[in-house]
Amino acid sequence: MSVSAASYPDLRERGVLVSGGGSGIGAALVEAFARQGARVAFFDIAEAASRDLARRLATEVLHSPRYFEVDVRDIDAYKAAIAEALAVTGPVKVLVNNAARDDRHELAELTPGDWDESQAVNLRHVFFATQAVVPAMQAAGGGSIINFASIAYLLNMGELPAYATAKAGIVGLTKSLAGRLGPDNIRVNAILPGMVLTERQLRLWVDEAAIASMVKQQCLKRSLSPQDIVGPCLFLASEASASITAQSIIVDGGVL
Ligand SMILES: NC(=O)c1ccc[n+]([C@@H]2O[C@H](COP(=O)([O-])OP(=O)(O)OC[C@H]3O[C@@H](n4cnc5c(N)ncnc54)[C@H](O)[C@@H]3O)[C@@H](O)[C@H]2O)c1
Repeated sequence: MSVSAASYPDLRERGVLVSGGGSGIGAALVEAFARQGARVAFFDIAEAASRDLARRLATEVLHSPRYFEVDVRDIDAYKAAIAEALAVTGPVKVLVNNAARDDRHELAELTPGDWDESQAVNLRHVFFATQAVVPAMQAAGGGSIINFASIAYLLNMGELPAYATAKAGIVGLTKSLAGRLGPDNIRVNAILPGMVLTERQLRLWVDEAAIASMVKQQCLKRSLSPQDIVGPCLFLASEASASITAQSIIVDGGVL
């Protein structure tokens, strides 16, 4: 099933930053914002996929998305890349904190190093990217920050203790930042996707039986694709949601 995304004229020419924009949901977001006429910069370690995406879109959109190769676990490097991106996109009013890695861990085998690594790839960068972007949003008169959490932390998924903790943390962080940044007209919301069939999910974790089991739990009897996340994210980025902040929006086809 194809999912159409609404058109938001206020996103045209808007500076938009997306972490993890090289593949999966992030790539769908980069493309969708670019097709709205936004000036998009995205950050990823997946160089080949990211360069392919930027190249493919270059001839099709008003402003070619700009790719910055950076590991979001390296906060200094990430902040430097954000500063560079701000210089090329102009005033930034949208930040999408999407990069993550949903590694599985056995309870008995998870080390302190694994734990810290999971928080670094799934949670820590969300705060520091926000810290780096807020002055630009203040100067621009406001903005919208969209943090990617997950329904995983609400589902008793025993194989994901570190990832689930990070994703629960994103919901708390979203509330805290929304309170702190509301007076600056900066909105902060979270999206909690359900099972979305990205290339990585299909390659590593999800088979026909898992898809059937999830669809059975959903109200909507079809699986979700990255396109299902695009509409809610564009809505939260645009002024159409001008009074919505501090919220966590579940996009899971009706599991929870
Ligand atoms: N797909 C799902 O079913 C699902 C479900 C719930 C939540 N989510 C969340 O949605 C978001 C997008 O998920 P997805 O399924 O598209 O993931 P994905 O793995 O398909 O894509 C994630 C992107 O982030 C990049 N990335 C990973 N580590 C990085 C790092 N250290 N530095 C820079 N970039 C890095 C990857 O290269 C990749 O391009 C994530 O926050 C994820 O936790 C996804």
